[in-house]
Amino acid sequence: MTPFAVATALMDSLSGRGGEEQAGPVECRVRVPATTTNFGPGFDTFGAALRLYNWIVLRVGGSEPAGPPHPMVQEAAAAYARAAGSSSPPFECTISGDVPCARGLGSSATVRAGVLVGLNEVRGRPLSREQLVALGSELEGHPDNVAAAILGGFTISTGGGQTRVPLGSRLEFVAFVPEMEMETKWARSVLPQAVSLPDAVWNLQRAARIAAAICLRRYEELRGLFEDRWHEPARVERIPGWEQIKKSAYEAGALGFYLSGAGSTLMALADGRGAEVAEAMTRVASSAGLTGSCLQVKAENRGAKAWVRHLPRRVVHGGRKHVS
Ligand SMILES: Nc1ncnc2c1ncn2[C@@H]1O[C@H](COP(=O)(O)OP(=O)(O)OP(=O)(O)O)[C@@H](O)[C@H]1O
Ligand SMILES: N[C@@H](CCO)C(=O)O
Repeated sequence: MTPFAVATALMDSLSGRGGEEQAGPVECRVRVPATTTNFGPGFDTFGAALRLYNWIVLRVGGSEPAGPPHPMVQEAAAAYARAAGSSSPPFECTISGDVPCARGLGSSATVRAGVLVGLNEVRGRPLSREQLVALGSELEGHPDNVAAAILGGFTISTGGGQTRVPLGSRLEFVAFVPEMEMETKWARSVLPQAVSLPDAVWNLQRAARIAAAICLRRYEELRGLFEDRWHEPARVERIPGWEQIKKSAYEAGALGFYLSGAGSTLMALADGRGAEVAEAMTRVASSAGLTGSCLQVKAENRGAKAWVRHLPRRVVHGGRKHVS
């Protein structure tokens, strides 16, 4: 059954049309990738999706949900309903997966993107992916994570739109994920509210070259472009061993090194030397007293992906309806 047919059947079911042919509940499973953002000087602009996922599962039209969904889920559903022009039927939502929370890998974006993509899928896709990115960006307060999570690949976002390019399979992301959490709310509260002209020019020049090198797949030109003068200095004060870990990653052959999103993950980019970079970062983090674990992961070019399943439908026996 196509998503549109599922949606039509679901709406018939919810409106009581369809008699004995009524559809049962619908389950939509959405796989949403983790995201790494900023890439040093590209604050709130650059994002990339990673092959590390959360699963957001929506069950629409079944029995009454056991309790209210997570506030982030409720907010996303309300925003979707406003944009799509009708209220959502009650649904249950479960969140699971491998994306760690409050580590700068876009966990909150996976939840918001998953709800938006899932509800849209169940409704027969009345909104475009770009409209979903715009909605998710409003909910997040910045567009970089949600654009990459929904569209996949490398994204350059302005809030009003984004440019997306696929990433090559030879590029590796080496993430040292500390046990220590860093909440985005805190990490944004310590940002300087003004930057000097030389620092603005410094970041702009490097961000433009990073975008060009990635779009042209000239990854070797990324070396030396990741030094940020806007957001990292205030944030990394909380990360023991930051400078030493960065130095060790570059010495092991990293192309770039930056604070992923709002932290706390320290991210290196590598092209064929990921294992050496991971080993160096882990060793130096340990001697600096930063506990955590290291992941080597490739980019995900596909973005959020949804599967809709029609659960056993209602059966009418002697005028009484049962939901299996
Ligand atoms: N998977 C999740 N399930 C439930 N709540 C979540 C989940 N992910 C994030 N949250 C909620 O969102 C809050 C904010 O997440 P936050 O933005 O700090 O982390 P993040 O999205 O992992 O990091 P970043 O945005 O820097 O990539 C968390 O403290 C938590 O309340
Ligand atoms: N660009 C955002 C990502 C965090 O979610 C920040 O650095 O605050």
